Amino acid sequence: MAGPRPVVLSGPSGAGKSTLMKRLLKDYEGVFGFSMSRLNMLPMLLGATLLPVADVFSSKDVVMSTAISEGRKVTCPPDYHYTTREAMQEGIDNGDFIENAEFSGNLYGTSKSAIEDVRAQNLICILDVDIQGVRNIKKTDLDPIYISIQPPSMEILETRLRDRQTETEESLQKRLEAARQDMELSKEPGVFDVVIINDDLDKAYEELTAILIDEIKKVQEVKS
Ligand SMILES: Nc1ncnc2c1ncn2[C@@H]1O[C@H](COP(=O)(O)OP(=O)(O)OP(=O)(O)O)[C@@H](O)[C@H]1O
Repeated sequence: MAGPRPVVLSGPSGAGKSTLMKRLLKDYEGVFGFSMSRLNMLPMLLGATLLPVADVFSSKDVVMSTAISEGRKVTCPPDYHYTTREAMQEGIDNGDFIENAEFSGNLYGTSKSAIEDVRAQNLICILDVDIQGVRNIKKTDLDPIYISIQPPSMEILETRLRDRQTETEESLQKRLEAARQDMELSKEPGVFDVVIINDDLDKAYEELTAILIDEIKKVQEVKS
């Protein structure tokens, strides 16, 4: 398939995936598209009865669009695709989604075709997925580069998560338990192409860009 290979970024919550991604998007504008597979933008859609099929949008300027749901105006990320619940459920049953979740009565998910669309637009699609997402992607022919971002230790991960001040004690403990499992799984041979230990941020970023540089160049060459 033409276009740059997608990139899977996986690893425990707090390992630094978003921090590294933000830097990539800033340094290489117009090169990456990414999937909001962690459903970060969900609150914006909570009022909607519309059902996104695919939650992929590009790193180019994001212009929010609006839709009318039950007589109310709701703000939507622009590149969400919407469908009926029945059609979406059928897609999930057919294995067309690499991730899906139900939240407040709405179904959300990332479809394989949406990832292929990003690739067809000459953008590197970044997929921020958990280990289950990694396993699902392995069953497809999407052929991404699999990268695991890991913290230097559980102690440092806990400190970073506490300092980020985004967690309750309960959610923190859940994330730490999931992190223990993730750290073990990342060591399994053949799961990831590369495991980056995010100790020094600059060094981790250097390692990440070194892995991605061939795909970045591909995008830039087509553009020029
Ligand atoms: N190398 C580093 N050194 C020190 N702090 C770091 C480093 N990398 C990231 N951090 C900090 O650790 C915290 C967690 O990072 P970040 O939010 O990027 O993690 P994440 O993997 O995206 O987590 P989640 O999956 O929950 O979104 C942030 O406050 C970030 O600023």
